[in-house]
Amino acid sequence: MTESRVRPFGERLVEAMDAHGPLCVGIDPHAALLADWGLPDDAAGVREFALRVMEAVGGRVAAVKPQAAFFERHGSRGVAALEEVVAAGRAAGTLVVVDAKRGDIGSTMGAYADAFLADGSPLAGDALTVSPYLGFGSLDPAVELARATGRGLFVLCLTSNPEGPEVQHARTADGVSVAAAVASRAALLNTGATPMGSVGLVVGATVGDTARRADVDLAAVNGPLLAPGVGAQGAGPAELARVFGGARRQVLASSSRGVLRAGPDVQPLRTAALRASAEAAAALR
Ligand SMILES: O=c1ccn([C@@H]2O[C@H](COP(=O)(O)O)[C@@H](O)[C@H]2O)c(=O)[nH]1
Repeated sequence: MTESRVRPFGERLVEAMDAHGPLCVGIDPHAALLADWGLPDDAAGVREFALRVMEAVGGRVAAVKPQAAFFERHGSRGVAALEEVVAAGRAAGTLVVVDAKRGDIGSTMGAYADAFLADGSPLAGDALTVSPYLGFGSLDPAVELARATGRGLFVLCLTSNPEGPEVQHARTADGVSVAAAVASRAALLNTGATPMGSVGLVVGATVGDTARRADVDLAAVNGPLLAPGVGAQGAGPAELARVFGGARRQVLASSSRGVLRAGPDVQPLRTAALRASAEAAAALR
């Protein structure tokens, strides 16, 4: 396999968090937010919304996370807007985590990997969210291509929604929780990486003490922990500190609506993002 010439995602993320704080701003152009911003609920509205967020936060936060669903719901022109967001992140030097939560049988996963992780693909940001619930091994094509191109993965582990535990806390035949098994597989892929590996987990900031109850050793993952749920879903600095404890230096806190509701103007958006970033930094110090 050809190894990447760019530095691995884990290394680049640590550098970005050191420079800007541990915040990822979610770009989720909900229909309701488009209306609040005075924009049409179509591909042009989504594009204007997303590029305005990029203008506000590009070069000022560690990462942005466009939620693919809000672009895809507008068809090919919406997907073209997502491509522009990826390009804008690259131009601003801001890491882009494409939140598409892909997961499929291995042969199809290879095609998703080509779309979101291959050099030259217009949808390839710096990292991709993926679902391990067809079996962790089904993600192998994405793991291999991400490694070869210096990109990262965030594997769903303990999600922020209340329905997550019915799957993630279930016990495998070996008696370990599904979430703990996912975390162990990620840890294996990050063995020996410094300052941390490029295979991260998604662990909601809303999950309370469920990491402990599901026996998930977050610090042992030696990779980044993407923590959605900050802001609109109710988590704040206290929850970040409580959920992540000894793994807090690995955390990239993520807030979408909590920041986006400050729009439509660039300056209030920027102020909201910088405030959220400073709060996350204080909680995770
Ligand atoms: O466990 C998860 C995984 C992903 N998400 C995504 O993050 C944002 C959250 O948006 P807010 O407006 O900050 O609530 C959204 O795109 C989700 O799909 C998550 O919330 N939980």
